[in-house]
Amino acid sequence: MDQSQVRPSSAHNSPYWTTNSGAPVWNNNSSITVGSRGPVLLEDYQLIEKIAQFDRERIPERVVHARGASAKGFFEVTHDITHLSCADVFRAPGVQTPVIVRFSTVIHERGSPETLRDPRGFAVKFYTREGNWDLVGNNFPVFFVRDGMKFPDMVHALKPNPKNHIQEGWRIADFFSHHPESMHMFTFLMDDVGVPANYRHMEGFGVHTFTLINKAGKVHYVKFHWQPACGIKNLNTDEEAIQVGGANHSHATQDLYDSISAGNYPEWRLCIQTMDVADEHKFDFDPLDVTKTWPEHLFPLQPVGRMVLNRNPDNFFNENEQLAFAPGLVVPGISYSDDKLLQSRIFSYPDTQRHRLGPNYLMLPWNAPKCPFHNNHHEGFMNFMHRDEEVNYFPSRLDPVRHAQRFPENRIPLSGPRERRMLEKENNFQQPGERFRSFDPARQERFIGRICDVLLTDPRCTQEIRRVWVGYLAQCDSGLGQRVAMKLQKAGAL
Ligand code: HEM
Repeated sequence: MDQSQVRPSSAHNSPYWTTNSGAPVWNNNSSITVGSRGPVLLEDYQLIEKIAQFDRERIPERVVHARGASAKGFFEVTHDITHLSCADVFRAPGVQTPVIVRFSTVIHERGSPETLRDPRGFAVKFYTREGNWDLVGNNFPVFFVRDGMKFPDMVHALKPNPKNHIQEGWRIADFFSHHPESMHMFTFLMDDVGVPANYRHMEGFGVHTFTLINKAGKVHYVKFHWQPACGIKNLNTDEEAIQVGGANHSHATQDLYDSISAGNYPEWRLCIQTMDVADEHKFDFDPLDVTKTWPEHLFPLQPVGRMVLNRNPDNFFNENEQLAFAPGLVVPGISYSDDKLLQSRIFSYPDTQRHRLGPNYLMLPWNAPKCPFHNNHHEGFMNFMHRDEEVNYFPSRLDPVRHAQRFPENRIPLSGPRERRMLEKENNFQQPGERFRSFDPARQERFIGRICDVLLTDPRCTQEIRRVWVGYLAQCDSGLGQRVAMKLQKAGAL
């Protein structure tokens, strides 16, 4: 056997205990002591190695989306979209591609309850024949802010107070009182969908506008939607959430694991909305604005495929903690748009992953591509790749590796002066107003109750902050503004 090809794996376990270097361990119960009562000798390599390894078991948790559950399965194309994209993953109906998926909550720690009001992450890694494509989305179709400059402050406001480590509504109300663009996202977060029943019964969205590029180089804007085959279910009331979370703070992880174990495989339909780039200025919203949805009567959902999750992780650490998703990972035929928030994300994920997992994080088995790959980016901490090339530079007359075949790219010309400014068409209130009016009366009442709870939690949520919020909500829908104002007045808070 060529030892250089043996990857550490349970498949090669010895039938007896050893140290990490393979030396046999004949006693895994007692440390080496002077006599039977101690002290312990520092020369007990086996004891020191065991404790030192344990001391380092935890890696930094994700700075956001720390708590998650993962599963494996496949994506299958059901409808031909080769006229829109030359991506190999979409090459023909019937084609299947392996995937790994990680669902998550966003704000709280790795061990936090899965019943908290929070967006849910919906990250899918497609192991395509042309490299990995990561669609790193959420369960809501829009986002709070539209500029990456705002993201760290936004997360600080949503995370626990740095003084007492408690999430506090006044800090959230204060930060977002400066951001009317977040109202649409709040009509999701403070709606029933703000606490999904579990991960199987929720939608997913790519959220941003991406681009699809066909063989001829034609570019379309695209939005991605995942629709659960088993329908959408939420924990509509606080009481339900408290009951479910109180009984099991990992209920969503357990639900996913148990249903896959029982052969009840969760399935989602992938749909797209597409827009001709030539039409991008024709609407009263900017299609690159991540706080907007595209109306489905103008941009109908087109089915593309289905995703089935039929395998649980074998090891949570390898297939969840060490997973690294990144919106920058695209493949020929699928690309970015100029959405400013997306552009910041392209930098952020690999940057945090180099910090969280080390510079060779893409070599970890579940992050590495399943297709052949090669370049001269090498060495670094924890590099376990066997390489035997002598030419590690480019170009070379001795190395047969050549450029890949050129593929169509987004060649839409760019122009404009350097600027730091907002999108011109902000239109912050129309879509949240329409969404609020689409709720039935009981759902509207629950929504208003949750907004008031945030605005009433603490005296540090000042009259000024409350007035700004009421002003924003009234611009979404005058009745909504009035009803919130009345509740606040009744509580003596306005
Ligand atoms: C500029 C805006 C954003 C920045 C800077 C940002 C940054 C981050 C960072 C640093 C992580 C941790 C990644 C890791 O440790 O592996 C993360 C995770 C994640 N983000 Fe974002 N994010 C942004 C916006 C968004 C948006 C708009 C979405 C939804 C479309 C989103 C969805 C996710 C998901 C699903 C994860 C978890 C991925 C996983 O399961 O490992 N993020 N984000």
